[in-house]
Amino acid sequence: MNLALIELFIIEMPLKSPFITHLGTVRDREGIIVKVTDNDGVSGMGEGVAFSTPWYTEETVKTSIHMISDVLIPLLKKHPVNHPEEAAALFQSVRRNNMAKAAIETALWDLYAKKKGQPLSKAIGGTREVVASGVVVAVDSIKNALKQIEEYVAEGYQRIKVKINPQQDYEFLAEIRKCYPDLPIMADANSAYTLRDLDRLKALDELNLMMIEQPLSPNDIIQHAALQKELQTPICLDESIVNFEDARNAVELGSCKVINIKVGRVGGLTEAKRIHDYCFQHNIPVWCGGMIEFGISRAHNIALASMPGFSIPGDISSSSRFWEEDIIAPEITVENGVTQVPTSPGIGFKINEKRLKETTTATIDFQL
Ligand SMILES: O=C(O)CCC(=O)C1=CC=C[C@@H](O)[C@@H]1C(=O)O
Ligand SMILES: [Mg+2]
Repeated sequence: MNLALIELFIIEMPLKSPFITHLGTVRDREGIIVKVTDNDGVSGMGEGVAFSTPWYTEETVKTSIHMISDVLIPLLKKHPVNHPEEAAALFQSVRRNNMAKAAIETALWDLYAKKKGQPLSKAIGGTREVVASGVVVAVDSIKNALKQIEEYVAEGYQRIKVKINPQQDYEFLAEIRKCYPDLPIMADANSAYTLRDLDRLKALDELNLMMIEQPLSPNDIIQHAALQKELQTPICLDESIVNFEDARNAVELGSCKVINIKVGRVGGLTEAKRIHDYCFQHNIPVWCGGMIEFGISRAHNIALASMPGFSIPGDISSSSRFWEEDIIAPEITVENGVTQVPTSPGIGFKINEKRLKETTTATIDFQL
C-alpha cells in the first residue's frame, strides 16, 4: 500500500447529554483519529474507539496510543502490506488490543477503497443502499427515558435500545412498553446480571423485547447458553465476542441468537466480515453496535452494516445524537429510520478540518 505517513489526532468532545450505564457515565469522549497517507498523497481515515478508562473493555485511549505507536506502526514499517487483510494478519502476532488494531486497519481499508475508486461498502462486500438505524437511550430515570424516546421516535428511529440493570429493569421497561406497545425495544445489560437473577430476567419475557444484550459476564459463554434455554427473549452478545472464534463458540453452544458486531471490539473490518459471513451462513442475525464514537468510526459502521446479514437496525444514529458538531462533513443523518450508504470512494465522508482542529488535543506523526 506504499505508505508514507501515519498521523494520529487525539480529540476530545463533550457529549450533548450524559450517557449513563450501571458501569459509569460518559460525559466527555476522547478518541483517536488515524490518517494514513501513501506516496501518491491519497489518505485513508480510521478511528480508535477505546474509552478514556477501561470500563467497557481493558483498552483505553492511552493503551491504544502506546500500542499503535510502539507496536503496530513499527510492525507495518518492518512488514509493508499490500492489502488491509494483510495488516489484520500481521497484527495477529499482537495479543488482544483490538481497538488499537482496528484504528489502523480501518484507515487502511478506507485508503484501499479510495485507491480502487470504490465505496468502502462495496470493497467489503456490502449490498445495501441504506442501513436501518436504531438509537440508544442511556439514562437513569423513566422520566428522561420517555422524554428521549419520544424525541427519537419522532425522528424515525426503527428501534430503541435502553440500558438495564437489577435496579432498573422490569418496571422501567414495563412503563416504556405501556407507552409504546408496538415499538421495537431491546435492552442492554452490559453484564449486570448473573444466573442467580434468572427469575428477574425471565420476567422480562412478557415485555416482548427484541433481545437482551449481554446479560451476563463477558466470559460466561456456557452460562449464557444455560440462560438462553430458560428465556423466550433472544440473547444478543456484545462484550463476549472479541473475535471469530468467540462468535463460532457462542453459536455452536447456543449462547445467543443474535450478535452485535463492533468493528473496534473485534479488531477491524476483516474480522468483522469473517464473523458476519459465518453468522450469515448459520442464520444468526447480526447488527452493528456503536461505541459513542465520532463520524469516522460511524462511517465505517455504515459500510459494515451494508452487508446482507445485518438484518436488525444497529446503533447507527446520527452525528447529532451525541455531538453539537461532528468531525466529518457531511454529518451522518437519519431520515425515515435509515441512513444512506455513501456511493463515493472510501468511507464517503470528508474530514471537517475546522472541527478536527478545534477538538484536537495532541497529534503524533510517523514517517514510514
Ligand atoms: O454508539 C452508540 O450509539 C451506542 C453505544 C452503546 O450503546 C454502547 C457503547 C459502549 C458500551 C456500552 O455502553 C454500549 C454497548 O454495550 O453497546
Ligand atoms: Mg452492548
